[in-house]
Amino acid sequence: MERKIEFTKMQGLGNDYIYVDVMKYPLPDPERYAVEWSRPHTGIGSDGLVLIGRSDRADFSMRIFNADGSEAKMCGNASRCIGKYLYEKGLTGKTEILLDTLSGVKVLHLFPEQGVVNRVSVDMGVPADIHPVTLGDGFPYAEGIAVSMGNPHLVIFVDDISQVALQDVGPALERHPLFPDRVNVEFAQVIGEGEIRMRVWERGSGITQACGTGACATAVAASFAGRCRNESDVVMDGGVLHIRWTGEGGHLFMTGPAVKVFDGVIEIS
Ligand SMILES: N[C@@H](CCC[C@H](N)C(=O)O)C(=O)O
Repeated sequence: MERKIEFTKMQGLGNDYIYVDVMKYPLPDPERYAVEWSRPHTGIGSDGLVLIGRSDRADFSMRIFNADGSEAKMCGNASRCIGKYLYEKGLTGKTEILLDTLSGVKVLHLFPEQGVVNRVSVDMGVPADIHPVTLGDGFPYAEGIAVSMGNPHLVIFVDDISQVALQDVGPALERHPLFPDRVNVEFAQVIGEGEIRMRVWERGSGITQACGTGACATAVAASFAGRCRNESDVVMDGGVLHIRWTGEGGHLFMTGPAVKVFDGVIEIS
């Protein structure tokens, strides 16, 4: 039997996902739909699929699936878009929303103007597992810094980011043996005090225009390596996120835009 599913496509700095309210439209087998719907020519086209649901410990919940169907524990750009979605669709009137994720409950701070939310700040929790890594033979870069933002990141600082062949090096680094669950890879160049240029190869989705947790990990790695202080603008292909970290063992706040692309309906059988 065919069923119609309403969805909304949203993007945060060009990192685009398909959002489904599973309180209204339960979606069995989301891994399969993440793959099918993310395809650019035969699907809707996106970096993945995001499910918005109920939670017994927060206001709402988020599940995030990459374009290859793998499930991640956290997504920075999607968390901001969910804030906009919930508020503008009238699912909440709150401007501080608790969002349950596989990496814990995050707090979204919305800044509505005349009923529209264009900007959201998220308390991303406490960055963890920050340590330098040696990449070893067979990799064109000698070292990086690992950071967990709930999901795993490998940040590699370079002198000239325009020289990084992301498409070529991304796939091998994503599957580096140091990261058995694979890893999101960020290349970063500090371009001034508090300003970092970053490009990302996302685990499960490949090159994306921006990665929220990746921007957070980059800012943390820059601070850890003494390259920046604790507050930075991370400039990605799709735009800029402002990151403020309260320091080692402390919370990190990510602020940036959330944009609706369109609403749609898709049939599943
Ligand atoms: N784009 C996201 C992160 C999505 C999940 C990631 N690819 C993973 O597998 O961990 C963000 O904005 O944080």
